[in-house]
Amino acid sequence: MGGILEKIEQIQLELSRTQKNKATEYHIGLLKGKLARYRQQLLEPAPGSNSSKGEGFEVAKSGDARVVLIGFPSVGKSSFLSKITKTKSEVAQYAFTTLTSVPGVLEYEGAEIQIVDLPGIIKGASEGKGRGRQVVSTATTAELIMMVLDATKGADQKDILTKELEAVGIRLNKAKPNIHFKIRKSGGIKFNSTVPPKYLNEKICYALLKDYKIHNADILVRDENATIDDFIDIINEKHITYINCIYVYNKIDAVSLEEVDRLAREPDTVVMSCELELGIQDLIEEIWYKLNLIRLYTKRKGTLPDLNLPQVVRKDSTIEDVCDSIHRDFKSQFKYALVWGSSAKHSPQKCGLAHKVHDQDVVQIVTK
Ligand SMILES: Nc1nc2c(ncn2[C@@H]2O[C@H](COP(=O)(O)OP(=O)(O)OP(=O)(O)O)[C@@H](O)[C@H]2O)c(=O)[nH]1
Ligand SMILES: [K+]
Ligand SMILES: [Mg+2]
Repeated sequence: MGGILEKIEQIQLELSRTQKNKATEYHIGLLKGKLARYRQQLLEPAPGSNSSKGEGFEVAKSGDARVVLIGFPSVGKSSFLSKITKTKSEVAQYAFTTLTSVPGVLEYEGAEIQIVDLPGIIKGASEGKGRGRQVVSTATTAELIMMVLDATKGADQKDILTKELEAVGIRLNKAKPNIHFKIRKSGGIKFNSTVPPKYLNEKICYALLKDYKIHNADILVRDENATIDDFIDIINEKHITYINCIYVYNKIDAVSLEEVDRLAREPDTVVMSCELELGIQDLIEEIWYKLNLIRLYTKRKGTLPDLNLPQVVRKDSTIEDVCDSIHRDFKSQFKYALVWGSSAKHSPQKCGLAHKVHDQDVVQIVTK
């Protein structure tokens, strides 16, 4: 492992020394490609060991979605978990109070959201300092990351944590790049684009793929703003996870109002004080919103739906998805669905499997 860490360090040094301009773009792109390849090796379990990612921090997933708390030591992660769930995670003034993952359940209007408190991480965590890498890797299992920041501390916290997450393949608040890429057995590299990309070209893609020992592939760039980094992510697709993130500044009780106002204006950001119980309800609403989930109320013929027991599905789900979430072969018995609510043209509307449901719709599924 030492060898890889050295190589990573060398590349990072070279990257930091190389001025960014049109002339060095190609060279920088290749260095980044190499870096991605080494980092991936670092995350793979050592040969012979049967350890997997995040070992020691695995907790069974439960409920409708998982949110993980990532942050430096003593920013208030455990304070937050203890405040919003019935689980008590130890809170103390000293760093590294929490030494393992602690799951709790947040109930939100009938939905159950698992919140996982984790040990604090520090700069370099992703490169295997202590158990830091395992902690950071645990974040890949989340539907939403809550990055907990300390309002009294410097502006570089967010950047350092983002880099640690990026190093394990996590991309925050970003959609998968719109680049079609398929490895072939023969035919060479075919590079095409719908609109000429501004930051990518045939030459750099060839060179990157050569370094990955890929000689036959189709590339179709569908986004003119796609970058070299985006293309590297697409080559490494299996190791990249796109996850939504909420940035949360805690301890706003300890800074000026002007500062609170400034922090609250940063994108995707919520401010709070666990100590004074400020902003917590807003944050819970934001967590729900960012999870992109909706609640449906299912009912049987002649009965009223149980409004305390919603069925939680992803936004943009169809009746087919709803059937699948009830039972694996439920679809085979499906005749039609009756839907009441904002997705229905009239109440109830008789719908097929392709109908898209909305939040708070009532659904009755009629079987054969
Ligand atoms: N002023 C202030 N202090 C807070 C707030 N929330 C938590 N703290 C204090 O910050 C300290 C650390 O809180 P923890 O909840 O243990 O922090 P943590 O992020 O879980 O820490 P580790 O597990 O060590 O990584 C404790 O002394 C808390 O009382 C807050 O909103 N304002
Ligand atoms: K602490
Ligand atoms: Mg803690």
